[in-house]
Amino acid sequence: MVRQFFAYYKPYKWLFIADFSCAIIAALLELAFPLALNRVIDDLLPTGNWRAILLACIGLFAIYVLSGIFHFVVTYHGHKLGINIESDMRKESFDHVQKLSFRFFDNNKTGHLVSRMTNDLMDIGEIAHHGPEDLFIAVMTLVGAFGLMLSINWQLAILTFIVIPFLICLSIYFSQKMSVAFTQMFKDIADFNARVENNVSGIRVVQAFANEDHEINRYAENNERFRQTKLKTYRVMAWNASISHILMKGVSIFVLACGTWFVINQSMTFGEFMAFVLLSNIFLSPIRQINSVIETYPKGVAGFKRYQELLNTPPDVEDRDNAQAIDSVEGTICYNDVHFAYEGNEALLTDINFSVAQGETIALVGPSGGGKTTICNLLPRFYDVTAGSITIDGMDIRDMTLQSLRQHIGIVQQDVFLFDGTIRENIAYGKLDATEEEIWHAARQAQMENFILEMPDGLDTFIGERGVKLSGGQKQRLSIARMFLKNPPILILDEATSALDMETEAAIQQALTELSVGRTTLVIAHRLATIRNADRILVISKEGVEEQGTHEQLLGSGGTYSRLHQAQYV
Ligand SMILES: Nc1ncnc2c1ncn2[C@@H]1O[C@H](COP(=O)(O)OP(=O)(O)OP(=O)(O)O)[C@@H](O)[C@H]1O
Repeated sequence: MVRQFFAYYKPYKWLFIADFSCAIIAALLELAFPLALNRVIDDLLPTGNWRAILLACIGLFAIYVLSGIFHFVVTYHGHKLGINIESDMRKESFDHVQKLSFRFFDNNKTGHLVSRMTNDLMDIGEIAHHGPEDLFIAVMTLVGAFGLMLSINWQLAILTFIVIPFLICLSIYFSQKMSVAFTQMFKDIADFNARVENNVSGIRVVQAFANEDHEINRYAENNERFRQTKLKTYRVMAWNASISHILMKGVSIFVLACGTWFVINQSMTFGEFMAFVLLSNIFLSPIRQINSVIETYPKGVAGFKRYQELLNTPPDVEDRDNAQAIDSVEGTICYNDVHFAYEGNEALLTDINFSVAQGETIALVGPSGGGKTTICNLLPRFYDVTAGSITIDGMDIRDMTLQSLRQHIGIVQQDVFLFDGTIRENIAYGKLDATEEEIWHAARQAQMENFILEMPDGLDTFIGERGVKLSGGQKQRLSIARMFLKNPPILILDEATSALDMETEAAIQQALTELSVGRTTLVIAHRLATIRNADRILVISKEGVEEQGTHEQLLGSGGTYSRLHQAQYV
């Protein structure tokens, strides 16, 4: 873990060296004051030379101005180093999440992921800045101050040192306890975020069912759990603070008692005693410092561990080493003995065999839950087949790069997802560099030109989160426009027109039919009327492809399709 953490310093090597060097110099300058005080009291004070004392004070002040400059570099540039590393980690986790497959998102809650990518890394910058620096300076200060204390009075120095191992063990013990407590706290925050995210995005359902009280109770449970975890964390912190406080004050009083005894017995001068008191303070400062950041350190470590867990989750759908980027495809699709099972479930698809010629429109029909959507999801490799293969133009889709494969496939899903933004941004999602004219053209093809013209801000109208300000039909038209703009050679239409009124549906069907010309199209439809004109209809059931043929052929055969047809229209 430490090695992985330090790898993030590499791009900022020079910043780290500058920060580290300044921190060391500033720490060394701290040791100057007790030594100067010793000399002033023991050498200059008895001479009564006030001018010399004043000069010594001016010299000391100059040293402190210099030390202040070093402190500035450490505070600003050290934090800059921490922020840069934190920002790199955030970017890396976001980039990684983009590559994770559907299976990962099936099993992880949105709120948990948001929490991992935001909250968990909150203290990492502080650790990146203070971690190595504090550790090194703490050791250096301990050794430096102890050396000077030894040179003043070795007996007292050794007696003072005895308490240090106790304090260090105490810090390590409590730090570990805190790390466990913070890991639990991060989990609780993630649960908390998931609950809030779920509630806010489902608030319309909550209110429609008048289940506000139920939600309030569930939230209260999370809230109480979080409160208890926090209390436990602060209890550990309080124990640590209180025991270390007693031990450190004990050391100071011990130095006071023994030091004055040495002074009275004249084995130590008053100046040496004063210097010793100040040095013993500096000697204890690393422990005090560790205590003051004891919240940040274990929090950062716990956050980094969770961050690593996320980063070490491999995407289960990836490019093969020798995958090729395909510039263009014709669109011949072949499913060869395809088997598929969702994680931990029994096989959903077995021995799926069919092919679609370039430009052909095939429709998948069958009972609900039969696997029609799953079959289509295998084509852009949202999931990988468990056995068998799928080819496009004779090439296994796993031999193509994911990006080039998906560039050639356009999908209009049942459950339209629109981004919070404007109509323009959402249409242009199909082609990020689309011109104004191209956007309007796509909007016209999807029959939404008039609707956009009626909106106060036209294309720049904000549609709200997930397009909440649009009707179901408008949302679907927008998602269809997005696909017109993408203009791929292969189309997957999953109940693409189910939310439209009869008139608009007819118009859209017409547009989609035109779009399908020369493109390979897979249509999933429940209303058989929309797929009457498909070149071929495949009936999908648990047994695989049960029947296939044109509408007329299947009706005539008196099988499952004709039964489905009868159920819908008779
Ligand atoms: N992500 C998933 N993880 C686990 N099981 C899933 C997942 N998605 C779908 N399933 C299951 O797989 C089966 C097939 O689902 P699929 O959506 O492919 O069927 P479908 O034929 O398109 O259904 P419908 O006509 O109702 O849309 C269902 O039993 C469903 O519960």
